[in-house]
Amino acid sequence: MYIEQLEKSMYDLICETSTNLPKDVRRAVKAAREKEDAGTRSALSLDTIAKNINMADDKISPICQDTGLPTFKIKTPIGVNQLEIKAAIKRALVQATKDGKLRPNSVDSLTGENSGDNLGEGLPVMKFEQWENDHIEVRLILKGGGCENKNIQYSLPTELEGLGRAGRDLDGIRKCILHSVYQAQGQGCSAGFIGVGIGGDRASGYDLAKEQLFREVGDVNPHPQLAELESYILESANKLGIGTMGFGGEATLLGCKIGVMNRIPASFFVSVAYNCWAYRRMAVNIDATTGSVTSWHYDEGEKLSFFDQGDQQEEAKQASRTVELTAPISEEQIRDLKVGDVVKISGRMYTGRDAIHKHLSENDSPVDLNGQIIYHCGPVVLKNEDGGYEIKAAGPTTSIREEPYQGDIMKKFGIRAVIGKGGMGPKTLAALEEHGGVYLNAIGGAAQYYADCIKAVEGVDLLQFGIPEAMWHLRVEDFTAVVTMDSHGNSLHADVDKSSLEKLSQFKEKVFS
Ligand SMILES: O=C(O)C[C@H](O)C(=O)O
Ligand code: SF4
Repeated sequence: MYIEQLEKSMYDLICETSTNLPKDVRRAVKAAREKEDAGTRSALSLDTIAKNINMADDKISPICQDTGLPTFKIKTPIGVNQLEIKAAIKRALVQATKDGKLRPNSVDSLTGENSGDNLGEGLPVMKFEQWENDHIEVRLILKGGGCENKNIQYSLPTELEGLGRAGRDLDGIRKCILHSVYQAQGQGCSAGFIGVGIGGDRASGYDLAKEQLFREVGDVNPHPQLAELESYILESANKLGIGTMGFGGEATLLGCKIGVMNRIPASFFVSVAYNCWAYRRMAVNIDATTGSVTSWHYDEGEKLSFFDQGDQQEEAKQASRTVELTAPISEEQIRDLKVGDVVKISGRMYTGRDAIHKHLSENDSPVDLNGQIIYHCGPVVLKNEDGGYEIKAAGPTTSIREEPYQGDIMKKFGIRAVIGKGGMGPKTLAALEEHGGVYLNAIGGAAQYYADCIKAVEGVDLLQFGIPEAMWHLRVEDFTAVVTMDSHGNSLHADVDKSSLEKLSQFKEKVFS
């Protein structure tokens, strides 16, 4: 009985974490919305994010399609069998994956094979500690790959672009943390949260940084100097003008939590763990004799839902030109698009991410891509009883990973538009100009919002790469994205990067001594 109940409790914890954004994070997202002027691109993105949070909750479906690398931190009374807990967690993960609450996210690092059930060498991460209490505490964080890729570790002293020398002192630490927010731009789905670890070695420093992500967004650091640094960073980082999804704006950072540990004399690390707005972490207390949940953490205060987003969205839409597109798209249609235009797509698009881009660079395409749209997306997909497929979550993935391939592939196959998030670099921008292509930015993490626009799965190729990496043929209706790189050499991402670097340099002078 204990074992079955424990497995159910773990299943509930996983589903809740993946589908229901914690109350403290909802409050932070609401505060961000209040900062942005209605009608701006950042306000529009936050409206979509708010809508997505509601949809995930209502449908009990993943907030973001990237359900991350599941990391469990477990505290047990002395004498509790930890092996039983491990086994229960694994069974619950397999079930949650089958039910579409998690994307199959465990990939063999050498062969690229997806295990399909979220298990595999080293996964999930489970860390145990004993304590004197008589209940079990299980904490879970589902941290996605895009924000994980924006983590950064500094070794002091160092030189930082925009900020100059960062020495081995509190002021050097301050500079590193500000720089970490600048370098993330919108790619980790800003507005984000950071956990910082000062000291330790490379491994324990990152561990400490990630541990900070379990703190309540609204708590105050008991260490007065760190409390001061946390509020300084929160205020200053929001002056960088990066904004939601890197579109420019007032809300860039929603939380900063800093921990400290000792170091050894030769090393001085500042480790920063960046978490997207889809900040999915939850925890439960469990009765050690029955295995049932006795309480949920992060439960303080009101649970906000975002019912009023409709009006703001209308205002935002009116502020930009909206263009409707259906593939195949002509070069003329593409040349007409400019940065800032809103595009509404109906008809066919194809998903393609890391494995597809590598494959297309070396092979023919399984479908005719002339005039077509590629969506950088690794969806959560379930197979129906009739053998068809159903998309359960489908937001964009970080596009910059495809930078080495994108331009060549667009030219080779005649692709006219790519949809992703976070923008792409100079090589792609040059190819867009030369060939007549456009980059469309969708809202990262808004997996339910976009899944709703996908009306049918009309085919799939290269499924051997695993569900997230396959080429899905999608029929969409009113799929909305913003032109952030056009065929005239304009890139909103390059502009925001440049202006935020200028703004970063206002923080060059010493603040803490
Ligand atoms: O893997 C994904 O679907 C998205 C990823 O989390 C990303 O932010 O790029
Ligand atoms: S797509 Fe964005 S919201 Fe989703 S896990 Fe990646 S960084 Fe987070």
